[in-house]
Amino acid sequence: MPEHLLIAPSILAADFARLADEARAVEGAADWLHVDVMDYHFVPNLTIGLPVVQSLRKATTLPFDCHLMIDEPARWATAYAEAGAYNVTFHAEAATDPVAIAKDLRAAGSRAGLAIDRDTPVEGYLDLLQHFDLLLVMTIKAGFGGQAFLPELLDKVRTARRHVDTGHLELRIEVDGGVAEDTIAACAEAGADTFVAGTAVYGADDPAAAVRKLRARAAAATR
Ligand SMILES: O=C(CO)[C@H](O)[C@H](O)COP(=O)(O)O
Repeated sequence: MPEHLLIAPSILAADFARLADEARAVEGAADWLHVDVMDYHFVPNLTIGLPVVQSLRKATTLPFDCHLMIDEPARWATAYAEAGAYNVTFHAEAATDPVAIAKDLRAAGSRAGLAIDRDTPVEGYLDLLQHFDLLLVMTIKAGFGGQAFLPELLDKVRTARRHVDTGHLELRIEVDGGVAEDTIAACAEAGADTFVAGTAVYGADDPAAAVRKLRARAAAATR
């Protein structure tokens, strides 16, 4: 288990008219900024794309954790790395050759993440994890923030954690969807070490304080 628990507020829940301010509001408290890119094809929602990521990159010191919920990740993923993303995660369901994309991302200067959506079993991807820096296990159906957390999906986190620890892989396990003060402990106990939270952070009066509370809950659960 990596020593550090990382909290990544999702700007999907932020005020899109004030993205730069919203990003800065969690500087000093959060580890990464989670940036949800949706194309209205892979998921039935449309958010932001490369131009916004390029502009926002200049507005905050937080490392970007770009989550591509898009078709054809092979065509677009490296552009996010070149735009300065620290980590670029794409969906296994949308990729024909995930390992090739991971290699391209690393060559372009970012870390490579593989995401699996609600209905995708993890077992078929365990052997690929050695080529990745992060596995994102969705704890909702990808596409919209504010959904209820699905605790049964933590079985995938447990399976991945066993595989990572047994194989001594250097891989973060991230959860995304419905992560909040009352659900983050279960995620950490299952083996997640990286936590995306949208509503729980940007729906709070003090987003930075909300991040600190989430971190404390996750840390307490892993002691
Ligand atoms: O990937 C996502 C949706 O597909 C979001 O990152 C996720 O939903 C975060 O929002 P919340 O914490 O409100 O559930």
